Amino acid sequence: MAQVHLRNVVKRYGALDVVHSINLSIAEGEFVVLVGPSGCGKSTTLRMVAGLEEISGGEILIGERVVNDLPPRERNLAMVFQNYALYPHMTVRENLGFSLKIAKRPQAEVDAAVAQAAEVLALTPLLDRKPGALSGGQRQRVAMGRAIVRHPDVFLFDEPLSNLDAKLRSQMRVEIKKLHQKVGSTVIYVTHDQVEAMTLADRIVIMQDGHIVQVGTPLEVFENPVNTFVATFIGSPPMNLLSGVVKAGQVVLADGTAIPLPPGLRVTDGRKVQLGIRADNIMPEGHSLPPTAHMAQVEMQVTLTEPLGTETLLFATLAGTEVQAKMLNPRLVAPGEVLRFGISLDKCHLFDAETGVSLKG
Ligand SMILES: Nc1ncnc2c1ncn2[C@@H]1O[C@H](COP(=O)(O)OP(=O)(O)OP(=O)(O)O)[C@@H](O)[C@H]1O
Repeated sequence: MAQVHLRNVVKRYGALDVVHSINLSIAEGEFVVLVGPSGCGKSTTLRMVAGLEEISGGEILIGERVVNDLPPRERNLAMVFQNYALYPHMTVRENLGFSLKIAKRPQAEVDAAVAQAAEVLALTPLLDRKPGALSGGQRQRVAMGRAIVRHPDVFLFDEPLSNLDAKLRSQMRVEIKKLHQKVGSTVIYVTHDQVEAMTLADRIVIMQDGHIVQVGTPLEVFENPVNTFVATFIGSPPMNLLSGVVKAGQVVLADGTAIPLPPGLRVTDGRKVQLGIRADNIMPEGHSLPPTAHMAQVEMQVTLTEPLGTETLLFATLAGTEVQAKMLNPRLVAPGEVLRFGISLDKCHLFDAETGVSLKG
């Protein structure tokens, strides 16, 4: 286990900065997920930690050591990629033990490490099979096993689940979480999938255009997004954003609908804002959670429903903007029906319309 520190780390390709002086400290044993849309620089950041990309500026420390100039094999890391890169002609046992064998470790040590990794990952019955005779999830477990046997200081995962189908992905998420609980290593995990980030991370690092936009626990970034990018990226469905102008303690929308400001916020009249409401906080009256202290009511026409079993997503229109609301006690709602919705103002967010920055401060 080791801490990892990134200090003013820059990556430049020619004149193009793709990672802009980022700073991040990861504690020993922490599971940190780098998440963001395609091209935001998360893989490049991970590859710089791994030593697979040179850094253009700044410092990377693993434990106490500055590793800027160390080759990957001297960093004591293990990396798991989305294409598992198993050796097809070797058995699972040989795949698992390969790196130790190359390092000329005694056979007894290799056998013990392989047996232990196989046990942790439930691979023992498959040790004599070759990768061609394994399912996608089993191959992924072998790839993780290869990383474990080396007892690395830090595990690096680069979108390890993106080749798996949805069901397997959610199973493997649980496996990875259990694995982390068992071995307790420091993990840096890259994904573009916010659900993966939310479910796995001790802390999430949200990246956009080569910058770190927010770092926090899953709940912190969900409950207190610093801007509209994070607000709409984290959480499903994305947070609804309604454009309006502040007037006398209310947000006045394009069609004149006035919704009181979230409690505790003081914003000067005339300021252009976006009111952020998650689907969970705008529900048809009589079909929702008990009301919170500060409620507002709006009427909306439902355009589409999406029944999800225990809840139903309702698509409706408010002041010309599509809004997604939730109904917890499903009943049949016909498209075109006009319903009265309650909004939990305590749970709403407010952002500056131009910068997108949260005004909750
Ligand atoms: N060798 C390269 N030369 C020039 N630009 C590059 C090179 N490698 C990556 N980039 C650019 O750097 C940026 C960051 O790429 P990176 O792969 O880190 O993004 P990412 O967030 O991991 O995206 P994805 O999820 O699509 O892999 C992108 O704009 C990409 O086009």
